[in-house]
Amino acid sequence: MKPFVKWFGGKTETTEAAQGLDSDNIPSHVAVIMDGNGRWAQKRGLPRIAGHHSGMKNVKKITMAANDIGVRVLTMYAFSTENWKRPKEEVDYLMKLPLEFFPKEIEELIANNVQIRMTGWPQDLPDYTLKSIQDAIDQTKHNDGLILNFALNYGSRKEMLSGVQQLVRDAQAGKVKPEEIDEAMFSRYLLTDPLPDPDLLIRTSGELRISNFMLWQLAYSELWFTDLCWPEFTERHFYEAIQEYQRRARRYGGL
Ligand SMILES: Cc1cc(N2CCCCCC2)n2ncc(-c3ccc(F)cc3)c2n1
Repeated sequence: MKPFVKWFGGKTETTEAAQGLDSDNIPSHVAVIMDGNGRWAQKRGLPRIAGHHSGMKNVKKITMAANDIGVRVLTMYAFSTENWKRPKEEVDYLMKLPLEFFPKEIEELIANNVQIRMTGWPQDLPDYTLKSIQDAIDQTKHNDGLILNFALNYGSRKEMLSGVQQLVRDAQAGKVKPEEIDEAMFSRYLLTDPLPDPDLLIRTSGELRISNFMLWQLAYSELWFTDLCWPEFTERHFYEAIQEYQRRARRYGGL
């Protein structure tokens, strides 16, 4: 057990929670289903989009908290393939969030050597959304620190089906023999390639579902749920999830 000694500024709660962590067992890839934004707003008599805006402001905070303890990949589920069914005005608002996020946050992300990545189908996104994201990817592509991976217009079953379709095309073209197909090869046909599978999934707002998110990749991941809505989820809560992950590793580490 190698406790963290780095001082996280004046945030004593955060510092205490981070210092309880074992720096030798930090999850390499943490995935987050950032749920409960609309509910957070409605509980306060605010419009749903106020919850999305508050949720967006929380993304950078948790990214920095993850970066501070050495997480290598942080995947944030921002928009699913099913979210297109939401009211048009809500979808329009959500599609503009990247345009608000980057001007505010890109400087600090670059200063912290963060690399931006997107997992999902870009072709369905509005041009302005895609340009905003592509600009951020281009500006950070030489960074080799934490990978901030936005799952945007992403759905796992669609991802797996499109991987199978490509694999069949490659087999029909003689590029792949059926008997060669194994888990490693199939993983290379998924949108998340070459990222490692998540070690830990965090889901906020009390929902206990996976919701068509990284179904293949989460096969062996620790799942951690909280009733907190995403906008209420702080750095201390993040470190508490990491502490629970480490406690489970210690407990199941033995036979
Ligand atoms: C669609 C959507 C929704 C969105 N929410 C805020 C977070 C809670 C989840 C729902 C709403 N956030 N938050 C950040 C982004 C984003 C996405 C890509 C990118 F490159 C930069 C920022 C975002 N995108």
